Amino acid sequence: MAAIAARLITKLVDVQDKYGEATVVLTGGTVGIGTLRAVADSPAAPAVDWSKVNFWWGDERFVGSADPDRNTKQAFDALLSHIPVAPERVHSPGSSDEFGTPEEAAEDYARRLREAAATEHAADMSDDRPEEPSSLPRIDVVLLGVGPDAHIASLFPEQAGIREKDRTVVGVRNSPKPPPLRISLTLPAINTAAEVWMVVAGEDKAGAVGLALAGANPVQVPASGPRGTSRTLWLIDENAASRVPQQLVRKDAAGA
Ligand SMILES: O=C1O[C@H](COP(=O)(O)O)[C@@H](O)[C@H](O)[C@H]1O
Repeated sequence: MAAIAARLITKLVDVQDKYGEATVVLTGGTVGIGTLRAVADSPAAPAVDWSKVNFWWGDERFVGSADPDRNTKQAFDALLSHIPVAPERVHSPGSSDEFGTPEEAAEDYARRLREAAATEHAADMSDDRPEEPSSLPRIDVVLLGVGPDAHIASLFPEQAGIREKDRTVVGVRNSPKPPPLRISLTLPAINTAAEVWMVVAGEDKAGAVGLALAGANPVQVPASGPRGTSRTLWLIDENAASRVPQQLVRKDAAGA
C-alpha cells in the first residue's frame, strides 16, 4: 500500500502543478483505507498542498455520522485528521442522522456534485469551455476497492445500482455486504474521471479480478466496468493477480 500511496502523492502534486488544485474520490475497504494510512505515514505527504485537494467518496454506508462503519470516518481516522485539509473541500455523503433514506442522501450528494461542477464551470475561462456545466466536477483520480463478489463502490452484481445509466448517485438497499443501506456513485459518474485506480489485494479477490480483466459484463462483475478517460490502473498484489487471464500476463513477467 506504500507504493499506491507514493503514486497517489505524486499524482496529486502533478495535478496541483497543472490546475492549482486536485480532486480525488476515495474508497472504503481494506486497501482503500490502508492506502490512506500509508499516505499519512509517508515522508512525502507534505509535498501535497492538502488545503487544495477536493475530497469526495465513491460510496458511503448509510448509518449514523459517528458510526465506525462510515467510510468517511475511517478516512478521517486514517488520513484526513492528520493533514491540513480545507473543511469546505471535504464532501462527505450524508448520514442517517441528517437524512431519512439513502435516496434522500444520494440526491443531496448529487446536488453538491452539480454545484461543484457549476462553480468550476463559472471559473473556467478557457475557449473550449462547454456551454452548459456538467453534473460532475473534474475528477482527477477515483480510487476503487473490489469486493470478493466483484462489487465496486456500493455497486453490487445484478442490483439496480450497477444498471443505473442516468443518475450520478444512487441510494442502495439490500447490500449483500452489511450494512444494507448505502449511497454510491454510479458507473457513468465514475467513468467521467481522468484516472480510475483499482486497488485490490488478497487471494479472495483473485476470481473477481480475473473475471474483470477478462472483460465480463459489469452487471454481473461490476469491477469490469470502470474506465478512466485517460487511464485505468489496476494496482494489485500477487495474490489478487493469481487468476488474471494468461494472455494478459507479459511473457517476461516474474515467474512467467
Ligand atoms: O463495502 C465496501 O467494500 C468495498 C471493498 O472492500 P474490501 O474491504 O473488500 O476491500 C469498498 O471498496 C467499498 O468502498 C466499501 O463500502
